[in-house]
Amino acid sequence: MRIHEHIEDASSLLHQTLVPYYGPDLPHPSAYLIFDGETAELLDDQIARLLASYSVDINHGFVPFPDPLDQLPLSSKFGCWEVIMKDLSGYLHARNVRSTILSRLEVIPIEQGDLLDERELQRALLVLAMLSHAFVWGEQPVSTYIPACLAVPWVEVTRKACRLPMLTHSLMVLSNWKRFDVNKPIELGNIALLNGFLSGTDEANFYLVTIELEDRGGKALKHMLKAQYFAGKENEQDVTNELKAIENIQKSMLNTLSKMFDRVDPYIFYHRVRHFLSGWKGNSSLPDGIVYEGVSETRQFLHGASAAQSCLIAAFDVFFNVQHVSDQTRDFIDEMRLYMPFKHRQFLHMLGEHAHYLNDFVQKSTSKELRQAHNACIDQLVEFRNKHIQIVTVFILAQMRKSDDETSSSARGTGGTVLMPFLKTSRDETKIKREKF
Ligand code: HEM
Repeated sequence: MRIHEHIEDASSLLHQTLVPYYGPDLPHPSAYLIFDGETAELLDDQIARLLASYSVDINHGFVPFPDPLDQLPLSSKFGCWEVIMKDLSGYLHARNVRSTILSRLEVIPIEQGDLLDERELQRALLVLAMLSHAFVWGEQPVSTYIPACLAVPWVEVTRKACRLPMLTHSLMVLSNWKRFDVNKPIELGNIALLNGFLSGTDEANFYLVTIELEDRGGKALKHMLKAQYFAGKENEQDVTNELKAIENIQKSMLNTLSKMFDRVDPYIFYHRVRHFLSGWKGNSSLPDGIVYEGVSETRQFLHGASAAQSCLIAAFDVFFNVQHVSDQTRDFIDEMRLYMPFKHRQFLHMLGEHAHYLNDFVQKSTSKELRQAHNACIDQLVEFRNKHIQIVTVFILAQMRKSDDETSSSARGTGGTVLMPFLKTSRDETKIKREKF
């Protein structure tokens, strides 16, 4: 086991602080207060550079740009992972995924010079996470351990990337698509899923709808920064215009969210898709957590992949100062930040440090138009959460009832929450941000 000696207990990864660190390569949050916004182009250019330093794209938000890598080189030492990935659905259908992984993979040490390219790093994270989740959930009974051939490189790669050894929203959704035509937008009709578990139309569409939503919503980030900037300058008209732009983007996000109903069959989602996203915290199928073999004998507890880990929706909350402070929401929503890419968490922190510019400005403004524009955005965010509650009702609760599954782990989300009280409280915490006239 010498190869593992230098790997510390994976549980130390669970204690990453929520307070971001502004390293020498990242601008301090005050950076954009000194924007010189004399021309719209100059301001956009400065915002684009600021966002890029947090690995956020001005046109695509948290969706990676350039597009994700579709495969690690087969000739590299990691090619063996990709060979299994290529036929993952087949192994899952044949119920031999575990024996395949155990017989074909060895522990591959990750060296300092490995995976220096960001796209390769993200691809390695996705592949190791998917293979591990396939190993755990792909056969019955579920596995209570992840074998060393996956766990050891997985923990090493996640350390390199400052991430948790878990499948997350940012991996399964944001790093898992390709465009048919790279000159056309990232939207349904021009995107395909790189890898699925059991695969098929409904699984692919569940992720692709979310990618379209993330890409559309990502365009709001620059307007958020501009609104804060203009609020700092007490420029009512420009703040109002930015809020109206944000509202329009929110409408298009809602439009995309509704596509879940047309494009994804709730039965297939419930019975064939969500299972693989589950985690090993608050999950009655794995009450004692999981052992990452070769890393630590201590059982680990981690939440599964959930869009609650979306930095985009978190950014809307942070920007409008929506506080998830109740017992039903606080801990889970705070914890979800740990599952986001590190730089994106730092971005949220930066956005939050400036949230008071907009919110104080709106509160003290006497402009009806400004306050209406602000409330229209809050209404959109509430609508988003209402639509999302409808989705959860159809895709989870109704399926649960039909399957007579009420007492099983399905009463909870893949992230482990008790569903309805959590989602409704989150919606109500948004509603109260409406300004009164
Ligand atoms: C079929 C589609 C979807 C289903 C069944 C679904 C289900 C769930 C569930 C069960 C939760 C509770 C947390 C957990 O335990 O995981 C949740 C939370 C959440 N979901 Fe979804 N979700 C869907 C699509 C989306 C999409 C497309 C987004 C947007 C990117 C999204 C954003 C969120 C957010 C932000 C939360 C945290 C609660 C909140 O902020 O109000 N979900 N979702």
